[in-house]
Amino acid sequence: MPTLADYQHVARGKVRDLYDVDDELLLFVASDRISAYDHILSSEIPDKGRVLTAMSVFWFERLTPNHLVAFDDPRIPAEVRGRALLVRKLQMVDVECVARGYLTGSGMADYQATGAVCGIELPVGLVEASELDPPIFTPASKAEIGAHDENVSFDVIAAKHGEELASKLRDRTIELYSEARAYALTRGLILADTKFEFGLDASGELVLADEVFTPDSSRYWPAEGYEPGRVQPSFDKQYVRDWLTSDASGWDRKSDTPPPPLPADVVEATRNRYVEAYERLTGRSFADWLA
Ligand SMILES: Nc1ncnc(-c2cnn(Cc3cccc(F)c3)c2)c1Cl
Repeated sequence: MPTLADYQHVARGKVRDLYDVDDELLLFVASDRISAYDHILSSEIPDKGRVLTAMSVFWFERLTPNHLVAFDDPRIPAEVRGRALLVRKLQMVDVECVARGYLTGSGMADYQATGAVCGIELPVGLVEASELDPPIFTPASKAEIGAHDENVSFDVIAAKHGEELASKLRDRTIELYSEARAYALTRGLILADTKFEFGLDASGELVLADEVFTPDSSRYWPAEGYEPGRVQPSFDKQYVRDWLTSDASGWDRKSDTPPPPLPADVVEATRNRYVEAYERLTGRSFADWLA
């Protein structure tokens, strides 16, 4: 059985890492790190990496073609088993493929400033968390470390990647999101938006890569209590956000100081929310994940 040290570390994200396994394969590792307010917190959430990996696997089983090769395999080091995926190497398309079914975050900000998002004119009178039906494709260009992705129009993507690939990215992004949004609603979860990354395989086919419909790549809201006109609570991160912005933390979000460590009860409650999201979504017990 190999250890992580046997594989070259080829990319580091805020809460995930990528290792080179061989000519064909990469190891996609989800950490227990959590970020909030653009800071990577010093406190980890036990099992977060395992829950999010189990969620990606649930969706990869349903949405093909994708890059997943294996999740329970002797080439996966024991230290990351359950929170690491063996994936096939693709020629990644350098576009953050975002689908939005609700207006929030940078989409809401762009709408308030211009009445549009990524060049898509929206109806007047929309409010925070308004539903967008049909959902919209709002691509972004990956930002440098520490900056936010920049929302760009479809035409910018078409100019860079060609009309045909841009249209495939848009159509596949909307199709996958629409299917997952409808399914999540039946489980009492609103999938407000999501970010995909795609790659091209040797035959030029578009393949779903990266993580899929995790609470790090998507906004999940509880369906109960949904009400447009106000910022909805994040299903998984709200306890962390509320504590960090409460007097109890002693932290000033506007300062550039790093957030303080989380109290044990906030860590525990957050772990429980990740497990609850997985179990509600999949109908499976998290205890059974790679038991
Ligand atoms: N199947 C693939 N083939 C080729 N490249 C990638 C690839 C490269 N970068 N990323 C983003 C990323 C994923 C995780 C941890 C990071 F640090 C960065 C994904 C993938 Cl998923």
